[in-house]
Amino acid sequence: MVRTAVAFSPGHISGYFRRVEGIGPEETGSVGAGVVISEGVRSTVEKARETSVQVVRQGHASTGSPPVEYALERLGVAACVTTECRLPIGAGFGLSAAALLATLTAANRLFDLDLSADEVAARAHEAEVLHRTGLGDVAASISGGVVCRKGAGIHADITRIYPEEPLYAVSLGALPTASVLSSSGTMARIAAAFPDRCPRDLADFCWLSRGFAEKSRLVAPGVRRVLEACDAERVPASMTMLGNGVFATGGAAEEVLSRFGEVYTLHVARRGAYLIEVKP
Ligand SMILES: Nc1ncnc2c1ncn2[C@@H]1O[C@H](COP(=O)(O)OP(=O)(O)OP(=O)(O)O)[C@@H](O)[C@H]1O
Ligand SMILES: CC(C)(CO)[C@@H](O)C(=O)[O-]
Repeated sequence: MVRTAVAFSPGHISGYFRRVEGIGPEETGSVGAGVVISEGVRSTVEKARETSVQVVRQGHASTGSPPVEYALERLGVAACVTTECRLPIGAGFGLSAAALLATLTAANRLFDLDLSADEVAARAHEAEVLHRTGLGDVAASISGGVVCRKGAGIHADITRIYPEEPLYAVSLGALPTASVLSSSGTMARIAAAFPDRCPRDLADFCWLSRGFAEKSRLVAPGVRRVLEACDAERVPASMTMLGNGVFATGGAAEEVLSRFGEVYTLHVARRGAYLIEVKP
């Protein structure tokens, strides 16, 4: 039987952020706040002659993941990787970071690399920043909670709170992260819109995020319609960064979001990426 290692990483919904430009990838990233969510990416890794990545979602598979392939090459290993997720890709659920953390956590054990959890995270963060697929998602997803990142990178000062109530989300489609992160005009508006305070609870997180989404003018017409429906029912809500989607909390949130598509009920994750098993 072929030896495989399986690991999971939670995803992350970013509510507001500001890019921080460092000298190298280690100090580059973002400050801001988000929620590490119970849904994420499960990655199965097997030794191979050449690296290949299969990305499976809802029974459909696609091939290739530039950040994951890059990170494995930097580790000096070749593997056959299968990632599985339930949430849509490119929709602001931090799945590129989750795919990196889950794959590297599994590869670390499979190839007996003896990297610490910090070293695994550092390599995931480097791949994410270099590919412009995210800035603060890896730092968030190394542990759980509603996260407030006060510095860039995985060693930054990060505070976490653990509310019990669920967060609901709906996706209207993808918004490739790199396209937004590469626009200097958008990044300047984002910097000016940044709310300089951490959230107190989930409703406060939605409220701070909404102010940021409006001021940064990132809200697209489809997202605007969902937010207006939430406003009409006094449901705290904002836009998933960076995706064409909305997250919301509170009693009526699930019903309002269900008018616009499949609603994902998400819980605040209690922990970050972890190894599930090594077989045989
Ligand atoms: N589940 C996954 N498995 C493997 N690679 C992934 C996965 N999700 C994303 N990626 C890689 O990251 C690239 C960019 O993803 P992108 O950053 O747009 O998506 P995301 O991380 O799901 O969303 P966001 O960063 O907006 O939250 C994809 O083209 C793919 O190469
Ligand atoms: C840039 C970003 C919004 C993309 O998901 C996220 O990585 C963040 O908050 O830094």
